[in-house]
Amino acid sequence: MGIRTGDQYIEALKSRKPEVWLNGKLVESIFDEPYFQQPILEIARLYDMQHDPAYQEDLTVICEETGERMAASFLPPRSYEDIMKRSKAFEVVARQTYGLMGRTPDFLNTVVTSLAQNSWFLSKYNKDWAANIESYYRHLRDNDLFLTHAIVNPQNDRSKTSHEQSDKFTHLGAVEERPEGLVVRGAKMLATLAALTDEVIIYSFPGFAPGDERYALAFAIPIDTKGLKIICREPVQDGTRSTFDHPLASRYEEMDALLIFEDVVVPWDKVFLYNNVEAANLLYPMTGIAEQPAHQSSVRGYIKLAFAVEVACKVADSIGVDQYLNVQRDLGELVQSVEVIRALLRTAEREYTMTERGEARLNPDALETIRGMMPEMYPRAVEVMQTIGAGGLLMMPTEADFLNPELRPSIDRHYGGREGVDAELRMKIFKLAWDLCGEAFGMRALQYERYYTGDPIRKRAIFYNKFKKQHNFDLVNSILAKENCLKEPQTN
Ligand SMILES: Cc1cc2nc3c(=O)[nH]c(=O)nc-3n(C[C@H](O)[C@H](O)[C@H](O)COP(=O)(O)OP(=O)(O)OC[C@H]3O[C@@H](n4cnc5c(N)ncnc54)[C@H](O)[C@@H]3O)c2cc1C
Ligand SMILES: Nc1c(O)cccc1C(=O)O
Repeated sequence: MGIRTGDQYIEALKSRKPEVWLNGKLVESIFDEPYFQQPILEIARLYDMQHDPAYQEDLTVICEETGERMAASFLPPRSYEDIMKRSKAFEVVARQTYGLMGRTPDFLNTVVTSLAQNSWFLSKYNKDWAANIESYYRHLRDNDLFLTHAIVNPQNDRSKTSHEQSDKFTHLGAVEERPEGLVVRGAKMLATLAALTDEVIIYSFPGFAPGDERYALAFAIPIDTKGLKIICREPVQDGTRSTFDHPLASRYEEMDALLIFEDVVVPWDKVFLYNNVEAANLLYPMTGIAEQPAHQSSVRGYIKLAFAVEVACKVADSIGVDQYLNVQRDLGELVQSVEVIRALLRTAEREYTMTERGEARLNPDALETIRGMMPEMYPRAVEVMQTIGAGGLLMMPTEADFLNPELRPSIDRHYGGREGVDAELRMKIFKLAWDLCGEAFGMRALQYERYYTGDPIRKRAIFYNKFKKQHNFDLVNSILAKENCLKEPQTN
């Protein structure tokens, strides 16, 4: 099939009935559910853009194997040109959603591409696993499917490993082997956009201990597979909120969910790893699933930060406070944070290396520095927005007030900004800012930057420990090696 259209994506959604729970109710039709409507249309638009002559060259490439167009995120990177082709495609997608949707289809396309490109790793343990991931990659690519993923165990008792939890199947694990497939039971988090996807892939961040064999798993299944329960978090919008009042929350809600597997049968040809703690722990460091998705998330994060910083600047400018030195200092800091991320991104791309097997892999240290800095830089942008907007963020009337002819003259008189900024523009800017820095939508977007890549504290500690192990401290050693003349003690 090659690239899908938005309609084809929606038709596929309509043809399925996954077990999705929202606000205590089983969702009857995903497409007709008001909470999901706008995000579905946003995703559909991304599929349509692949066919739009204005975007097609940026978003797609011709597949060497099939001769058909495919999303550029399926291109296995083998050169700097491939890296930059993918980078451009990630950026075009990110710009459409202002970087606020982190798990657009391109994200998991990169995960499966990197796993398939590095199937040699799986074949060291089991040739079937390698063949399975390769054919899954083709299935995903050729049908242009939309995936979600869940790679973290729920926070039940973090002081214990999976096999030490009080219930053997609190965390997702294998129950039994049957001729038709592997039976799995338990929960996994945090599947963003799960309800709107075609399929789900399961694997894990490293951290398995001996005894965790049944939890050391990787597989994929259609999202409507029998026994898979999807429990959504509380929504941040209800599909009826005005786009004037909530320009972002009304459009870009990425519903997160817990996945509970109740004796789900995974066909053997969709099992990529099983019953092997060593392989599960090495999957992440050995296969490029750290770097390829991080490329997408770095580009997307750069756009999101740049957007938040533009909003903060507009808030300051609209009420004339950016003439003050303290405000200029804070905004200057934010603009510099965008430059830092842009510079790191370009460094990661330019300083790529070729693996022995021909994958062009971005500089992991630059990527990890982006992942380390964003959890500080993005919340800082939100904080600056809160402090510059101050009380004004909390006094904005609603669209209904604005449209009421009786109120309109008062609104026009009292809600305007500096000269040249009328009440409507000022309200629009402040409502944009409030969605980012006050609303539940904005807090979720902030929490995403803090945690989407794992716990930032432990990740930074791992980064330091790797640095210490690999760095030879030439500079310090060279001065330590210099002959130092100790001063003779003074004698009288
Ligand atoms: C909005 C959002 C969307 C997400 N989307 C997805 C998704 O689509 N798919 C997916 O798989 N995941 C997703 N994630 C989940 C993400 O991978 C996890 O949130 C992340 O890995 C952090 O794990 P945790 O939330 O379980 O926190 P925890 O690991 O439980 O950490 C909680 C706190 O305890 C501390 N802590 C816990 N364990 C230790 C320890 N051993 N040593 C020291 N300190 C410790 C941490 O420092 C932290 O402060 C998403 C997360 C968010 C916030
Ligand atoms: N956060 C990630 C994810 O959810 C899947 C794959 C990779 C990552 C990552 O940040 O490395």
